[in-house]
Amino acid sequence: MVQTNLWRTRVKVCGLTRPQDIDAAVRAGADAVGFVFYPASQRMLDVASARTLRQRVPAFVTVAALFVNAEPGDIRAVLDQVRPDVLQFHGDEQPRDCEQFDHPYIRAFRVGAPGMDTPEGLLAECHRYDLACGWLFDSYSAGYGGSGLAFDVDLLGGVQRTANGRPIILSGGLRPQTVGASIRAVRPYAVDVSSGVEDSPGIKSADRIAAFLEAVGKADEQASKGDNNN
Ligand SMILES: O=C(O)c1ccccc1N[C@@H]1O[C@H](COP(=O)(O)O)[C@@H](O)[C@H]1O
Repeated sequence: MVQTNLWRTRVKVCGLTRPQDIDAAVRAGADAVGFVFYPASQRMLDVASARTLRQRVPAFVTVAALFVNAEPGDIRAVLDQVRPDVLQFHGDEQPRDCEQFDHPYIRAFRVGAPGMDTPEGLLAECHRYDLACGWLFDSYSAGYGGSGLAFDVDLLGGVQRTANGRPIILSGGLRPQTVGASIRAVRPYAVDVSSGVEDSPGIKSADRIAAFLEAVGKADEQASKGDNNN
């Protein structure tokens, strides 16, 4: 019997601020879109704008709301008014901070930060968030993310071996030209991109988004061929 591996890497496009960028992401085939609620970010949305943008997102496309050390009341306001499918935490939130909303959440890890600069340290930190519905790996940079910087994926070795089916989301400086190699190296559940598909912070490029999705599709096709030849 011929066995065919038809694995498809999911794609999230984050930091959307304009209706036309949502349309471009959906048209290109994105599985998820992200709204940033971090005041220091150039992609920051207020609740009213996010609520309007959310109405543009069609069924079966997931909406993520991204926070960095936000007040619980502010997160509740977003949950009530924007109705994101999933929360995404990029700050110093502890497990109880992420779990208090009883809502699915993704935990972001800043690979290379003190304590997360070895495979063992990173792995220990990840398993503190065993209730997360996804572990996202971003680079350690001066801010809390969205820097456009990549990290050394070799640090993910232990995580891949013990994730036990938990979705691994690769992020940090991905772009259309590099995402294929990153997928081949890590074989993640999903990739998350922001800077790599922008003309300037918060202003997405429809062409770059389409090129990114195309590159992901090609990488999946190549990976399937490799798997089916083994
Ligand atoms: O997008 C932001 O401004 C942002 C701010 C604070 C934390 C995370 C942020 N974005 C997320 O960072 C990663 C990597 O983004 P990039 O592709 O390197 O720009 C991604 O998950 C964004 O959603």
